[in-house]
Amino acid sequence: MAEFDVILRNGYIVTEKGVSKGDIAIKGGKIAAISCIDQLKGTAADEIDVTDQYILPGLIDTHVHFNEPGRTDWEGFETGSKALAAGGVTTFFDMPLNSHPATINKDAFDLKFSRGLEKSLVNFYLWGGLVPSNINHLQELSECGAIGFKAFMSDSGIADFKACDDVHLLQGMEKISELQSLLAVHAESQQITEHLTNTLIRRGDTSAKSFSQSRPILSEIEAVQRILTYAKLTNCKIHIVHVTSSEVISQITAAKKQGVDVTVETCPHYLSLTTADLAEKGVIAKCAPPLRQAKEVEMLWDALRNGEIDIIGSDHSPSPPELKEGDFFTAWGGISGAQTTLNILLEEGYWKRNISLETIVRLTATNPAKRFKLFPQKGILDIESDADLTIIDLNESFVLKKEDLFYKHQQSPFLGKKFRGKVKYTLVNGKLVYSSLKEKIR
Ligand SMILES: NC(=O)NC(NC(N)=O)C(=O)[O-]
Ligand SMILES: [Zn+2]
Ligand SMILES: [Zn+2]
Repeated sequence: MAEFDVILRNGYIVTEKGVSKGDIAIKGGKIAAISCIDQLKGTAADEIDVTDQYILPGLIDTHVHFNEPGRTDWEGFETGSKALAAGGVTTFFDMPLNSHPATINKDAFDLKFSRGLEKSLVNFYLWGGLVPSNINHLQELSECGAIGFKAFMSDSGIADFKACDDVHLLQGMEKISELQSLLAVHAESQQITEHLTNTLIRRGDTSAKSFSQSRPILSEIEAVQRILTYAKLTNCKIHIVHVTSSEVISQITAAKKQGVDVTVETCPHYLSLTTADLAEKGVIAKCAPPLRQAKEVEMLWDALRNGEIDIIGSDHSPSPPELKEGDFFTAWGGISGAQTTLNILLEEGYWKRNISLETIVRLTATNPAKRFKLFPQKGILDIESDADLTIIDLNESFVLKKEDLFYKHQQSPFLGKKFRGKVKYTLVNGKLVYSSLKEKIR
């Protein structure tokens, strides 16, 4: 009988610390051996030759909305997780909203969790929600295994997931701190966005430019300053999601220096698309907070290069095409991006801006694993780590076509974009879940 289940032969093994040439053996869903100097001895039931290809820890996408149960016609665990597998993602954290019922108590958590277990091709964890009405359910959600909690400081766009006012934020943060959990925050100011939206709509301007003006960077700055203050007051660990601007990141860096336990996430679309793309591509590229100007995108890359960004999550938040129509104020806000995170980082980061593979691994796998207590089981390629990994060929390129997308709705603001670097295989717990050679999911 073969000693190992799988051996990956002759690849470049990438961790946040460096790249080395070698072989990886997998047994029982874990990495069983790594050999960098001599060829790994032993045999396996399956051997994959990955000469000249790069083996990365599978990505951990901390931010997706798969909307199941309740809005499975928008996405779903099956289609969403296939898209992730094809994009090299081996673990995701599903957001508590857009699914119905929203994940704000144990019953809703259990229902969603069982659906995920049945249908997801990759590993997953669930976020619990913090809404004004569920402070008494935070403990049970934490005991169910919620990876953390998510709250909105401005309207979420979904009626059954209410934004928190300041009093509820403070109450929730006190409880979450007591539970030693973490609060992820959608930090845009309700007051500023509501006021500007009303003013601009009254003027009858529903253009892309007007939508961008209704949600300025200042609105993020105000909300982030407030939540950082509350974090100091309550000692609650926080994670600021989908930040669009280096100015906001500077605020967070300053708070870190003062001892606030805060991390920051941005998304591939804020690193690759601009207000000009929003005007050109239309509501397919609408999201909140909105895309920013090209110079902001470059400053975001500078912040990333300086080590000021902790995590990159996709914030995949699709809807059926009929909701992605109409004007910039009424159309659904959310970008489909779960499948293309690594592609964007390779094309826009590695190739165009000289960002190392180590940095990409740190932002998409190691840091998420560390922040959410999954390290060293995940986020690294090491003996006894879970065999969650993805293998890429940097020399292959492709143009993204509709047919490539595994989403329920084959929509993406990146259609027609040329990407250098291709995911060849994705393994989850040692099992091959995606192979580009077969162009299908097992
Ligand atoms: N209801 C949503 O899915 N919202 C999401 N939508 C975006 N980002 O446009 C989000 O994370 O805020
Ligand atoms: Zn959000
Ligand atoms: Zn989101």
